[in-house]
Amino acid sequence: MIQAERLSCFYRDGANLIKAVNGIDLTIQKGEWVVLTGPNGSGKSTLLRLINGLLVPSEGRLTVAGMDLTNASNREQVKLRVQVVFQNPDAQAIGTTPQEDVAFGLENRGIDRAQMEERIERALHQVGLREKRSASVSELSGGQKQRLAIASCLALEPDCLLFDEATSMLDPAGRRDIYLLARTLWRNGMTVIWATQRLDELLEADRAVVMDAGGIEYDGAPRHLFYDSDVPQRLGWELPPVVKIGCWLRERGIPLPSLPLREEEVAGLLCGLH
Ligand SMILES: Nc1ncnc2c1ncn2[C@@H]1O[C@H](COP(=O)(O)OP(=O)(O)OP(=O)(O)O)[C@@H](O)[C@H]1O
Repeated sequence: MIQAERLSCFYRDGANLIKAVNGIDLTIQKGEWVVLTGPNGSGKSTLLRLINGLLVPSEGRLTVAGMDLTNASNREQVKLRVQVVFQNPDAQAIGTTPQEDVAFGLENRGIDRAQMEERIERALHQVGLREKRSASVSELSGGQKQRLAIASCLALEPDCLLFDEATSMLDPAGRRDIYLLARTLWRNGMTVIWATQRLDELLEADRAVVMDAGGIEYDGAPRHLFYDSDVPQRLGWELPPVVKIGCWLRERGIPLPSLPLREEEVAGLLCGLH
């Protein structure tokens, strides 16, 4: 569904050319859950903004659902089909109430009144905010504001959601809540790119894409990333505790059916060791 070939995006800063995304190849299939990570400034946000048509490729090719994003009218269509949830819960709401906020995006797209009502109702229900539809946005918690941002995206009926470190400003409960909501949307058929700095969120994914300095350093299974590649060391990652335990067991030659990524796998191993 998303295909990048030798894709680049450059920013000009005075005399400097910043190669924010530099010649990457990437294919993401419809219905995938892909975790995107990498250090600050590695190009994650730029890549997401390219994929949803907010930025124009400087070089290379990018297609979304077969539409070439170097073409301006295709970018307008893709902006509807691919929606982004940004980092800051306070910077995304425009309306004073949740229903007004969701309505705003629909009005902008010329959706008629009857359909609008239906979509607002459905989107707020999907994120569990139906009871809050007339509340003041300023009274919502950070997590509820992110739910509202998701509802505004869902009302536009996208088939792909991009989360750009969407939980980094939330408390642990809010973070987990939004993460689980995103997982539910994905299980129901949404294509999701989940950009995060949290390594524990990589452990639950089937596919991890790691960016560094505008390039893709790794694209594949998290198990291989943590146990068999030199990426964690090169990027100076503190390994998640589960992986440290796996490494420790492996170094001591303890036979393992598979190297653990989740707590329950470690628990299973410990039971097997008795
Ligand atoms: N509008 C801009 N103008 C000039 N340079 C920019 C602009 N936006 C981003 N950059 C630069 O492009 C590079 C990639 O930035 P980008 O925000 O895509 O990375 P990121 O991985 O999302 O970082 P972070 O994790 O900090 O959000 C960085 O060097 C950044 O300073």
